[in-house]
Amino acid sequence: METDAPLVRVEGLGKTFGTGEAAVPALADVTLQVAAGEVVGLRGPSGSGKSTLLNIIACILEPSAGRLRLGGETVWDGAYRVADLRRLRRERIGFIFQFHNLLPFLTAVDNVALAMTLLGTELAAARARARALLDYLQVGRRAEAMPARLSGGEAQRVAIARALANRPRVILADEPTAALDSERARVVMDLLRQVAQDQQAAILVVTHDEKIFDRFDRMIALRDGRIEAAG
Ligand SMILES: Nc1ncnc2c1ncn2[C@@H]1O[C@H](COP(=O)(O)OP(=O)(O)OP(=O)(O)O)[C@@H](O)[C@H]1O
Repeated sequence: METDAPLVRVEGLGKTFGTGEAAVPALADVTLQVAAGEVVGLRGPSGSGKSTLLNIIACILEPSAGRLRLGGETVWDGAYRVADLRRLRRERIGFIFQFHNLLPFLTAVDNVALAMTLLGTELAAARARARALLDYLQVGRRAEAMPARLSGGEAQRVAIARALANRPRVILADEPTAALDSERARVVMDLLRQVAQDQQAAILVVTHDEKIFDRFDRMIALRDGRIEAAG
């Protein structure tokens, strides 16, 4: 692995859903990269391929063409080149959804700890780190709360703590501020910027949310599955 390679690199990526008459092209010839410490926004009209691209980078969805490299390692070029995809996802990628997707029957701290125990961390150590992460995200005092008792902004910060649990270098977020008001959206974005700096992570955020456009180092726009403008 090259150590100075961008953490995310996508080359000539394509994705078509279905085949023959029913084929739906979703992405064509998408090339982009995100470096350590960078927070990049991905925008575009509905159906332009944003979620498809994010899911491909997260190794949740298989591409149809091109190449995906993470941290200099080829992950997909015609086929997956990684033996254990589930492990790669859990160890190297943090995913933040539009709605927090916390497990309703676990407390905030245990939602975060679970991500670590699934990878073999002992429960006490996982809980200790989960508490530290909740403090870092300024929701430490809500550690023992059940998700239903959290406000939207608190729940989203717990979800970010969960995404950070295993210290992933690549963090992907699909409209993380869509359910938040402007002030809370800015708090969440500022926390993500801090994470990018502190952990030297590469962060890619799908967003329609114009009130946070100024929080990105750069925006990439998609239209009809192609990159329209970068800058
Ligand atoms: N599982 C699927 N099967 C068939 N077509 C799909 C599937 N998922 C997405 N598509 C199509 O791929 C294209 C891109 O969809 P995608 O969800 O990536 O867009 P998006 O930019 O994220 O949209 P939105 O902003 O509405 O979430 C659309 O034409 C969509 O209908």
